[in-house]
Amino acid sequence: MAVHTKPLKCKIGPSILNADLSQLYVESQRLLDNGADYLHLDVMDGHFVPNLSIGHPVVKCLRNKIRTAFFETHMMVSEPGKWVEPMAEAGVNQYTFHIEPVKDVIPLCRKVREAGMQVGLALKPGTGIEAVRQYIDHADMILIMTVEPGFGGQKFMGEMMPKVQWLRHNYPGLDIEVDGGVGLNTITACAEAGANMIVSGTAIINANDQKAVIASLRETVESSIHKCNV
Ligand SMILES: O=C(CO)[C@H](O)[C@H](O)COP(=O)(O)O
Ligand SMILES: [Fe+2]
Repeated sequence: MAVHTKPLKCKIGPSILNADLSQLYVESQRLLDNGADYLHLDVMDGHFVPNLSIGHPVVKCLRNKIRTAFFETHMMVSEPGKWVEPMAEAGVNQYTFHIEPVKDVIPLCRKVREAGMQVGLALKPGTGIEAVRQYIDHADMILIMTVEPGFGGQKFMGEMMPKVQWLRHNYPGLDIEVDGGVGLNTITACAEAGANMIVSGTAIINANDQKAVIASLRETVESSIHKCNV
């Protein structure tokens, strides 16, 4: 059971999906050097989403080069239960899986914890918040997708913000992540709704000044957290 009572912290986790994956280590280290708090590693199986990306062998190679950074894997796969041990063994810190294809979510949360990883539960845009309510106490973080999962560089869906607002209102200490189309033009909506974990792919990867973009995303989120605390 997770107790969501820690003070809220803003964390920026760039997605490496649209980076030059032939230079995965260099690109990842650059993001960390430019202020990223963690790396958001998108894993796709070509079945749950119509795209393929990386799997645990690649994550393991990256972990061998980057020893200490926090790795989150965003599991866009039809059988998330199948990859818990390989991802734990690869050095993943947080295993975020979609609840849509999973029949028994609570045992899978336990399995992830027992493997030594934190639990993230992800919702596609079409999945209502009521689908996750019963599992929140078993998770460390809820991910509200702000695009249809599968591809980077898509348009942010502002209509997902009521889900974030509902979560923040009912769970003031919960880590809430947004992912998809998040950048300088959309961060205010995310921050005001209550998201504190920010995944941003193309907006950071394509930036001329990654450090400035990461700092600006952080400033917007931290100022919203501060307003809530005063
Ligand atoms: O999960 C994802 C896509 O399914 C990616 O994390 C997301 O799209 C990030 O990229 P961008 O910021 O470019 O949208
Ligand atoms: Fe993602």
